[in-house]
Amino acid sequence: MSGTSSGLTPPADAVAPVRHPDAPAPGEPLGAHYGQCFGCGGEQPHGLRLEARAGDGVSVTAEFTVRPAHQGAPGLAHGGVLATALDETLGSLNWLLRTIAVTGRLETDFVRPVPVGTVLYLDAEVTAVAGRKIYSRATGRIGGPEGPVAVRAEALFIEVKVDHFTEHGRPQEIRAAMDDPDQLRRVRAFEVNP
Ligand SMILES: CCCCCCCCCC(=O)SCCNC(=O)CCNC(=O)[C@H](O)C(C)(C)COP(=O)(O)OP(=O)(O)OC[C@H]1O[C@@H](n2cnc3c(N)ncnc32)[C@H](O)[C@@H]1OP(=O)(O)O
Repeated sequence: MSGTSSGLTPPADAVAPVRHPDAPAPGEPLGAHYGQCFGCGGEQPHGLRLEARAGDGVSVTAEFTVRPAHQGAPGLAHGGVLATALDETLGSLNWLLRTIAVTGRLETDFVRPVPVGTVLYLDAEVTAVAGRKIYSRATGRIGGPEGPVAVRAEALFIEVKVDHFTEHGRPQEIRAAMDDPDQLRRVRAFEVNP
């Protein structure tokens, strides 16, 4: 059983998403937006290290290998970890819009258990945009892009200015990330809406 709450239904004046002309080409890896990110960063020993690639339109694909550190029940992935994988995949869509946005709402269906050792194949797309509100959905499949569906999500991301991170996070790390040549493609997002 699955349903969508009203906060996830685009309003009547919502429009189709527009892929930014400078978005990475389909198939291009997006890389980590921040090395310490629990979802995609390479500097987090127990993080998901999710690897996302640009797709067509405003869509992405991503892969994540479930490791023992990600267990809830013995031998099975924790639901919150799976929600994180969905959230991270959905968050990477914003790079194709060149918009800085954070998750406002994330609604997840857990369809089947995901064993440790599974490679979870995720795909996500933006479905509509209404002002600062970005509507999207994602699916995670077991073992391959055509594998059985394990998780699904719908989300609402809200566009923010870079001040969101400097006011609420650690401004010195934002500045350090912006100076890191390895982060250059990612932090260009901060230039969109300073
Ligand atoms: C470089 C960037 C890196 C991004 C990485 C992504 C990785 C993964 C993504 C994440 O995990 S992000 C971290 C988790 N999310 C957060 O920490 C966000 C915490 N929440 C907030 O900071 C604020 O609530 C938020 C910025 C989302 C909204 O506050 P605002 O004051 O800017 O907006 P406002 O409350 O006025 O809401 C704007 C619109 O969105 C709607 N809205 C906001 N939150 C909502 C919600 N939760 N459900 C439904 N609608 C919501 C709200 O009703 C309103 O609709 P209308 O324009 O039609 O009036």
